[in-house]
Amino acid sequence: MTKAGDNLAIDVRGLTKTFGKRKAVDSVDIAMPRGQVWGFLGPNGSGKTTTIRMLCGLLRPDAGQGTCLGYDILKHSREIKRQVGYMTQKFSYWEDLTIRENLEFVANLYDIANKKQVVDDTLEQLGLTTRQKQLAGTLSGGWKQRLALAACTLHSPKMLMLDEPTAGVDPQARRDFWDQIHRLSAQGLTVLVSTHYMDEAERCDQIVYIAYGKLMAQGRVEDIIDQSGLYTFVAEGTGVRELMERLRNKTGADHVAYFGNALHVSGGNLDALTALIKGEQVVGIIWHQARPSLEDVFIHLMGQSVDNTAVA
Ligand SMILES: Nc1ncnc2c1ncn2[C@@H]1O[C@H](COP(=O)(O)OP(=O)(O)OP(=O)(O)O)[C@@H](O)[C@H]1O
Repeated sequence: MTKAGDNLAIDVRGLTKTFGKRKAVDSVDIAMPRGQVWGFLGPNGSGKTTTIRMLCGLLRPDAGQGTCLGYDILKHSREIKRQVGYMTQKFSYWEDLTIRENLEFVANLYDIANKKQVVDDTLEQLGLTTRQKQLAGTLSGGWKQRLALAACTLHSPKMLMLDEPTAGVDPQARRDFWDQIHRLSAQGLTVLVSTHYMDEAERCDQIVYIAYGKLMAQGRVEDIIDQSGLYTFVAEGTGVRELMERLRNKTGADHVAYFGNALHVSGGNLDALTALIKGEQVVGIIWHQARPSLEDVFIHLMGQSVDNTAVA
C-alpha cells in the first residue's frame, strides 16, 4: 500500500533556520515530486544553501518538519545522506590527485563494493574516461564541476542536490553540464539545483524561488509568470537609453531594465503603467506590451521582500 506523499522526493513544511538574529530560512514549504528536475532560485544570501543543507540532513532546522525521499529530516539524516548526492558550491576535491584517484578516494569513503567497476562506469557515464589521469588542479572550471558531479553520483543516490554547480562556468560547459543533469534525470534521479541563471531555470520542470528566507513562488515557469500579476511593456528604437532615466521611479513603472536593445518597463498596476506609457509616445520609439520574462518576475518578487542580509 502506498502512503500519501510517497511520490514526493521532498515534502517539508514550515522549514525554519535562524543564525543569530537573522532568519535565514523562514517557514518554507516544498513539495517536490520524485523524478523531476527542480531549480532553486533567489538572490544572494536568501537561504538556498541553508535549505539544501537542512533537506539533506546536514543541518537541523529550528522549526518545521517533513521528509526527504520518504525519510524524516529530523530523525533519519543518516539514511538521507546515504541516498542523496550533494554537490557543494565550492569545489571540494583534491587538486593534487587525478580525476580517477579522486573518485577512488570517494568510493572508499562510501565503502562502495566493486569499486573499480563503479569508478570505470562513472567515468564513462560522465565523459571523463579520457581525462581520468589528469590532475584535478589542472582542470578548467567546467571539467572540475563534471568531476564533482561524478563524485556525488558514485554511491548511486536517488536524488541529487546541486548547489550552484555552474557558477562561473562558460556557456558551452554549462550546456554540457545540463545535458548530464537531464541524462541522470532520465535514469530516474530526482534533481534539485540552485542557480542564478534564468536560462537554467527554464530548463527545469519546476522552480522554487525564495527571497531573504521567504518562499515567494513555486511551480512551472509559465505558471509563475502568469500568476505574478506583473505587466510589461517593451520600448525599442532610438532614444531608449534616455527613456530609462526618465521612467525610473515614475508612478506605474516598478522596474525598468535593458534586455539587449530593448527597454522593459514593468509594473503591477496595469492602469498606472498604461497611463505612463501613453505619456511616452515619442517619435523613434515603438512600444508594445509583452509577456514578462522570468527575470522581470524575479526582480518584481525580490522587490516585494525585505532584504535581511545587511550586517546589523
Ligand atoms: N553557518 C552560518 N552562520 C551564520 N550565518 C549563516 C550561516 N550560514 C548561512 N548564514 C547566513 O544565512 C543567510 C542565508 O545564506 P545561504 O548561504 O543559505 O544563502 P544562499 O541563498 O545560498 O546565498 P548565495 O546565493 O549567495 O549562495 C545569509 O545571510 C548567510 O550569511
